[in-house]
Amino acid sequence: MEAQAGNEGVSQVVLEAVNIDFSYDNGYKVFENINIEADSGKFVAIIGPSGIGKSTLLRILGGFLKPDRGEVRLMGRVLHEPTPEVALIHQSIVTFPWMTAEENVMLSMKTKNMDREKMEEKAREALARVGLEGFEDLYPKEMSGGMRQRVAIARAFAADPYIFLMDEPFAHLDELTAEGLRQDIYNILFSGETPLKSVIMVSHNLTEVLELADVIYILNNIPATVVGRVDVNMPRPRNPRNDDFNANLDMLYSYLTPPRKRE
Ligand SMILES: Nc1ncnc2c1ncn2[C@@H]1O[C@H](COP(=O)(O)OP(=O)(O)OP(=O)(O)O)[C@@H](O)[C@H]1O
Repeated sequence: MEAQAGNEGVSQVVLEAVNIDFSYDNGYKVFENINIEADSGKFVAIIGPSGIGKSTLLRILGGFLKPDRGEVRLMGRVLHEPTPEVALIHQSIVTFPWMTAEENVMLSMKTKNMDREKMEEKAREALARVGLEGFEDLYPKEMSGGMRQRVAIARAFAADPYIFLMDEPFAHLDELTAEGLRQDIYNILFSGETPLKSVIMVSHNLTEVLELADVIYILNNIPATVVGRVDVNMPRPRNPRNDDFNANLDMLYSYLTPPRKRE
């Protein structure tokens, strides 16, 4: 399916979870009736207490786990299996130490039947997009953690996905590096120069979530469901030191009570 250019301003659902129930094979029921929607142009965050099922939900949204009930739809089509149109970016920064930045990015195009020259060109483009122009030939050991995470993001971009699913993308970075990448990431993701339409991020860090998200879904209880949805309308860039920001932060904390087992 082609990206629909010229659709700005028209809200379009990119990825949605509809009435999802899910249990692991050991019988542990993680979700009951989860409904989540990621619209075009929106940065969506999912928060919830530790162990509530955030990573599990991302794996369901990516087609890696099959729900017991309900379905995931990508641009209106039911998603039955992983597809390059949905890119999952893990919290542990995955780069291969024996490959340069460019070769690491080219990995995501290997299945696309593209000639090597075209792959190299696309890889360089993707690296430039994340601020790594001129660093194409570096090996991971020659890069900082922030640079490696940028390589992982460039690799995801190079597959031309419609949506990124990011699992704690800043978790393994020191705070200064994370702050730098956070400040860049919204503009990188929504530059409008790629087919990328939306992002869903899982994070423990509520300040980070409020800095980035347009929409926040809160999961809680066992089995988990969506206990709240918050639309964040603060202008960008957002300043964690201002009063409005702190009022929103307090409201988010109030949702994160210890999970209760449902009847
Ligand atoms: N393969 C598995 N088999 C059985 N149970 C699992 C499996 N993977 C995860 N779980 C359980 O499912 C629940 C949800 O796990 P998940 O990792 O999705 O939570 P999370 O909200 O991402 O956690 P955290 O915030 O600590 O990263 C947890 O209780 C976990 O122990």
